[in-house]
Amino acid sequence: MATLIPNLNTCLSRMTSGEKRFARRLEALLEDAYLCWYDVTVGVKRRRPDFLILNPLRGILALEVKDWKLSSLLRIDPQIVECNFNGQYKKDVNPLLKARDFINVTIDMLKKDPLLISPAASHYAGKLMMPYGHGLILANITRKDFNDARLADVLPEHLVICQDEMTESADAEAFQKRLWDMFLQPFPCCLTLPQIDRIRWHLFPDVRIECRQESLFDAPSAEPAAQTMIIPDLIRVMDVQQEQLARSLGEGHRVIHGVAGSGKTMILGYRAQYLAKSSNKPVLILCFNKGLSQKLKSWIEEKNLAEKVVVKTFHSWCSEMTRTYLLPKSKAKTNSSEYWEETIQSVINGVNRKEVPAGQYAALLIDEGHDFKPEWLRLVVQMVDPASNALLMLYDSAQDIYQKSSKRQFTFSSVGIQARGRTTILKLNYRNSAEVLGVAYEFARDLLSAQDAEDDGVPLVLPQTAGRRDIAPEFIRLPNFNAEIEAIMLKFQQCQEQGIAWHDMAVLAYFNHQLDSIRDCFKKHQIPVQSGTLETAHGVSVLTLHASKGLEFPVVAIAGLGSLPHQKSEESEQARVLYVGMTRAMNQLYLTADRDSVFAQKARAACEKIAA
Ligand SMILES: Nc1ncnc2c1ncn2[C@@H]1O[C@H](COP(=O)(O)OP(=O)(O)OP(=O)(O)O)[C@@H](O)[C@H]1O
Repeated sequence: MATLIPNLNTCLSRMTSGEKRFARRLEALLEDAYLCWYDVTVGVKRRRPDFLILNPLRGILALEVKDWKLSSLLRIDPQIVECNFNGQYKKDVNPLLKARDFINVTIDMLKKDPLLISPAASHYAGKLMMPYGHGLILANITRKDFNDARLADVLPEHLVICQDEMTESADAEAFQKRLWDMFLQPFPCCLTLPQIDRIRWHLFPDVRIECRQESLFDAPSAEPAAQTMIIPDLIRVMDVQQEQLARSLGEGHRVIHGVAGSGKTMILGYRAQYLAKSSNKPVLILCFNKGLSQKLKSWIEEKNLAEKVVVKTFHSWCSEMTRTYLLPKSKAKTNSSEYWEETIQSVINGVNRKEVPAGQYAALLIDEGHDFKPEWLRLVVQMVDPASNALLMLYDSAQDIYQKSSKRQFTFSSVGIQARGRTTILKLNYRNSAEVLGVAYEFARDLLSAQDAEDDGVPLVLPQTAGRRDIAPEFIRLPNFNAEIEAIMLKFQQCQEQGIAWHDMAVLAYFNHQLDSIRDCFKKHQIPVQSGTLETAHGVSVLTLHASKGLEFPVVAIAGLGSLPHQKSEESEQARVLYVGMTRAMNQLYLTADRDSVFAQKARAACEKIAA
């Protein structure tokens, strides 16, 4: 079955009946290797063909679909069509001409990429690596009527698929042959996956991924000026599953269960951008962690979306609700747990008494949803405008480091999230090198046993590496904590000499007091350190493991493993926190300890196993 992007259910409402029928045939009659896009914007000029079909062994086709009936056609020539459609006179460009123009412009764009041109030694030297073509689907005109009306005089018959050639009982081979006949100059091709990604990178600026978190989700600008941009050798695009998901989010509630580094936040960014353009009311992004909220906020500002998209931590949102709607304030010490419990309860009461209006936001996007208590979710779900009912929840139960016990038996429907049949699982980890992910997984192996769940429940998904290789993480045992910091500084200085910027490095530790020693020591050695949690400045980030959630850095060191696990909280919870910390490292990970604690031993064993 071909992959249709967006998926059929999410685009049915905007399709004509002919497009629906044709899309169903594509899905049913083409094999898995076919990728078929419906009505997506292509290239920097943002054109929108009805369908675009890519097959690694055949090439690329642009198709227009028309629901004309023969009786509605008034005049047609190679340039112009005049018809009566639904009782209205319409004059338009001949759709075949439109499809041809589109494919020519698209092919010119692809040909600018030397990596998509057949090599000099090849029989097809200098040509684009794949054939291309264009065609027209006449969903309501049979081949007989087409011939009788002599439409072939203006619409070459091999470029047209007629109504009776796309019925439910159509023969798959005959249907495919009709498509293949549309290619201008067919020749054998065999596109590799990286080549397909490259083609998608050119076709769809919306699914490009830039490096590092300053530009976290990003499609670079799709302005016409970008036409002159330099084409990089190494490109990054969403994978097909991510792209299909991002384009298919549609209306209603949606849950994405994704392993660490699988692109959940990136998809949230894509979605926020889309919603900001299409909604009148503001869009609300909520998360738990301050660092993540700052990272998302600065990205939203960079994209000039701040007027439409509000980013808050759950707690700061509650504070804002209390202030705005003059709700009773907690008298407990500010920021104490009692203070927050009372503040949150005050907002819940305010909503129940209708002092805080429900449905304030066109859409609600929750990042790291596993950090939310059920009652928080129950509260915020009410803030979505029922007219759009757009809610997106991103979840990874392996990273659930808070309130675990209170969430046993958790189901989404119990908090008002209607996610049945609307959940997706992302298993591929893109952030970490295979070595970093290997160590993180080995370390937390006991906690991470895959668990299925009903559609409405919470599965535990095991991460799979996307395959990028880098140096193996290193475990370093030292006599005391100061020596650990010295060793980390030395590693970081070496990284900096190799060209890695200070702000691409982070030191993480479990306890706040450990951070103070680290900062002091770094400053004493003139290594710049960031004061806040986000890389607005240019120094090394020094963060607690908890605060690192949702962030990422090319180089990460985790200090103080010798003092873990400690007595004050559950060992499994601390192991999860460490798993979260390790999965922040994109390329290099250093783990240090001054004692052979349980975690130090586990970390050493994990590093040795992966290095072997
Ligand atoms: N298809 C892809 N190809 C290359 N890089 C990707 C792809 N998808 C995501 N990434 C990169 O992987 C990294 C992790 O993405 P992101 O932060 O969205 O993951 P996440 O699922 O939110 O992670 P976490 O839950 O651990 O915070 C980012 O640097 C992102 O650019």
